[in-house]
Amino acid sequence: MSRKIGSRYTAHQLLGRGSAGAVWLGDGPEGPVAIKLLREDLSSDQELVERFVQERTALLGLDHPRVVGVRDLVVDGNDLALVMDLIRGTDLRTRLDRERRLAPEAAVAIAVDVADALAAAHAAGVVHRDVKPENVLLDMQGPLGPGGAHPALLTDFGIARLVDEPTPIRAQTARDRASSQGRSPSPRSVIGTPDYLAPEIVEGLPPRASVDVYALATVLYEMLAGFTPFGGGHPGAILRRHVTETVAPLPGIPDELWQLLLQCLAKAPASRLRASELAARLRELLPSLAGYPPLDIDEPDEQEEGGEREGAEARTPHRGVSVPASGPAAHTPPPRRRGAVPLVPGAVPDSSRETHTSMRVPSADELAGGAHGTARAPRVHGQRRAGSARNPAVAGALRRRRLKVAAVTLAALVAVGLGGWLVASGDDGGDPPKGGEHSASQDPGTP
Ligand SMILES: Nc1ncnc2c1ncn2[C@@H]1O[C@H](COP(=O)(O)OP(=O)(O)OP(=O)(O)O)[C@@H](O)[C@H]1O
Repeated sequence: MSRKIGSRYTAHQLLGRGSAGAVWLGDGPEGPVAIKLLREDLSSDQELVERFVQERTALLGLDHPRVVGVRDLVVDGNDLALVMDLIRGTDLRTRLDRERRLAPEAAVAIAVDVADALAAAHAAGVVHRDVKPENVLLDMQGPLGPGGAHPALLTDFGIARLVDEPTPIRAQTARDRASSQGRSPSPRSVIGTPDYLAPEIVEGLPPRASVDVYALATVLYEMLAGFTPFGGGHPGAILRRHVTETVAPLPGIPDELWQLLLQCLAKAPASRLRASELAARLRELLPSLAGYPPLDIDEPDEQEEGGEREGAEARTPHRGVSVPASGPAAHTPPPRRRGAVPLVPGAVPDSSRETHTSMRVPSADELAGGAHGTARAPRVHGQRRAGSARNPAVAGALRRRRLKVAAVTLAALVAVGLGGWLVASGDDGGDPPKGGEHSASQDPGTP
């Protein structure tokens, strides 16, 4: 069953869901389109509506082959819909869930496309702020590029805002508010997805174009490695790692590519390349990556929060051991859940991909889990690390040192405004969102 959206568009079939609503295959006067329909229960939220409108506004000046074009914005009764170019294909998250790791040539080809899109957005004064695999669409009808990669397009500028625009209330830091009101810091909200958030955002600085470059470098790392450099565990722990940990090297990665990644994952925004520079440097690298196989590495051990492992040490990837393609050893672990902060204050995300969660103050245990971490040499599968906390002789000393570091780090983080991580709704319990309560029907009659 189809449903009219405004006077010009019709929604036919659900394509996917995000935190703000669902995307539908539809058509309009000029042919097939993708229609992003805001969830009805949220359309009365003034801030969300503004953000939704901003998605289109931010893209008005953006006409680039690597940016998903926004064609129209429909406001009709309770319906608020964004009409976009229809991309026939899939998103990068789905491809990574399926293939886990891409060959360097294909990964870099995708990153070049996204870097081109970002360069265009940044030139137009727009910072995306939510670069992640879910927001990279792969056009399966487009011509195959290097490494057999389909053209990649960047979408979902829903939280983009103009560079140097005054910080909106929801993004104000505790420090901002405290200094303006003479009070001690209180919790603040953050917009974005923890795995891809640049350290300066965690520290409460206004997001500039360099946050997108950091996020894209994180996506490129993930395409190569099969996991993000600082992901895993509680969202608060992920945020802490962005600020305090050094990215662990990827065994077998071509050196020039690694140097580029390192530069774009630099903690200092000014040290990163610009998107246009990154696109050019990656493009230069492409010919040398032809025929290079996907990296043969295993995901680092999941960090045991407050447990026996040291932060980045526990997250150091190691070379995989070859296993037969069948039998129990060939079991592929389920994709790791990635926490995302709902884009909408008070929203109960309905993503069927479980990409949303809430954020709260990192506990002392979480901070003790590696706040001082630095990357260590990669280890061969099964090899025990020198000084590993598995060695009981050093475990006690490590625990004591972690507690001391935790106390110092907690004080430092509070001082820079990381004193509170709450969802915009103010939930501090860290309870998983109850997605079912507001989930949209697959029938476009009630999207
Ligand atoms: N222009 C488009 N053409 C085709 N499919 C699209 C288009 N835009 C989005 N989709 C599909 O709809 C899904 C949901 O998109 P949406 O932007 O709402 O959510 P998300 O990016 O996955 O999550 P969130 O917005 O919460 O960060 C996408 O993953 C993609 O599969």
